[in-house]
Amino acid sequence: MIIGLTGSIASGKSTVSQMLQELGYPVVDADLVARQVVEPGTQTLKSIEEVFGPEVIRTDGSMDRERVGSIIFNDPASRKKLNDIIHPAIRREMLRQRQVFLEAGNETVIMDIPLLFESKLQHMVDKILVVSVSEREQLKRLMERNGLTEQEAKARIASQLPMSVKEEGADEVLDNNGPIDDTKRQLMRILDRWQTQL
Ligand SMILES: CC(C)(COP(=O)(O)OP(=O)(O)OC[C@H]1O[C@@H](n2cnc3c(N)ncnc32)[C@H](O)[C@@H]1O)[C@@H](O)C(=O)NCCC(=O)NCCS
Ligand SMILES: Nc1ncnc2c1ncn2[C@@H]1O[C@H](COP(=O)(O)OP(=O)(O)OP(=O)(O)O)[C@@H](O)[C@H]1O
Repeated sequence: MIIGLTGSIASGKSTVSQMLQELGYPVVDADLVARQVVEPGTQTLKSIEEVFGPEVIRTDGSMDRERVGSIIFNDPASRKKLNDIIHPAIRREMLRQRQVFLEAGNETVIMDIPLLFESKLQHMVDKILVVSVSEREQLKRLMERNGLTEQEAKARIASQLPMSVKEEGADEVLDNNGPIDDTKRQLMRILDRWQTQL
C-alpha cells in the first residue's frame, strides 16, 4: 500500500513523517527530493539559473533557497516557472525511490508530498492522509519555525490550496491542533484501520 501524506505548509507533515519513520515505515520525502534534484551541477539547477538569473546561485554553486523562496512565494507567475522546471524532476526521482522501496520488499511505502493535490498526484498513492491544523495555529507555527513576518507567512499559505479542499480529498484527516501525543494516537488508529482493510 502506498500512503500519500500531505497537508498544508507547517501543518505537521514532517512531524508525522518522523513518527512513521520511527515505526519503521520507509518514506519518500518530496521536500528532500526537491533539494536533491537541484544539487550543484544538475541540469535542473542550470535551468533555474537561466530563468531566474545568476543571483539565485550562491558562490559555492548551490541554489539560494531563501532568495528563490522570496521570489516564488510572492509571485504566482514565477512560482509556475519554477514548478514547471523542477516538478518533472521531482516526480521522476520520487517514483524511482518508491520503486527501490517496493523492490526491497516493503509492503507499505509513505510518500510525503506537500503539493499532492496542487500537482494532482493522487494517482501515485492508494490512500491519502491529510495532516490538518486551524488557520490560526498554522500561521503561528509557520511564523515561529521560519522566523517570518505575518505577511510573509500569509503569502506562503496563500500559495497552496485551502486546507478544507485537501480535507475533502482525504481518506483520513489527522487533527494536529493538539499535543503531539494526541497526534500519535490518531496516527496509530488510522494505520490500524488501513492495515485491517488490506
Ligand atoms: C522555494 C524553495 C526554494 C524554498 O525553500 P525552503 O528551504 O525555504 O523551503 P522547503 O523546501 O523546506 O519547503 C517548505 C514548504 O513550502 C511549501 N512549498 C515549497 N515549494 C512550493 C511551491 N512551489 N508551491 C507551494 N508551496 C510550496 C511546501 O509546503 C513545503 O513543505 C523550495 O521550497 C523549492 O525548491 N520549491 C519548489 C519545489 C516544490 O514544489 N517543493 C514542494 C514539494 S514537491
Ligand atoms: N502538535 C503540535 N504541537 C505543537 N507544535 C507542533 C505540532 N506539530 C508540529 N508542530 C511544530 O509546527 C511546525 C510545523 O510542523 P512541521 O515542520 O512538521 O510541518 P510541515 O507540514 O512538515 O511543514 P512544511 O510544509 O513547511 O514542510 C514545526 O516547528 C513543528 O515542530
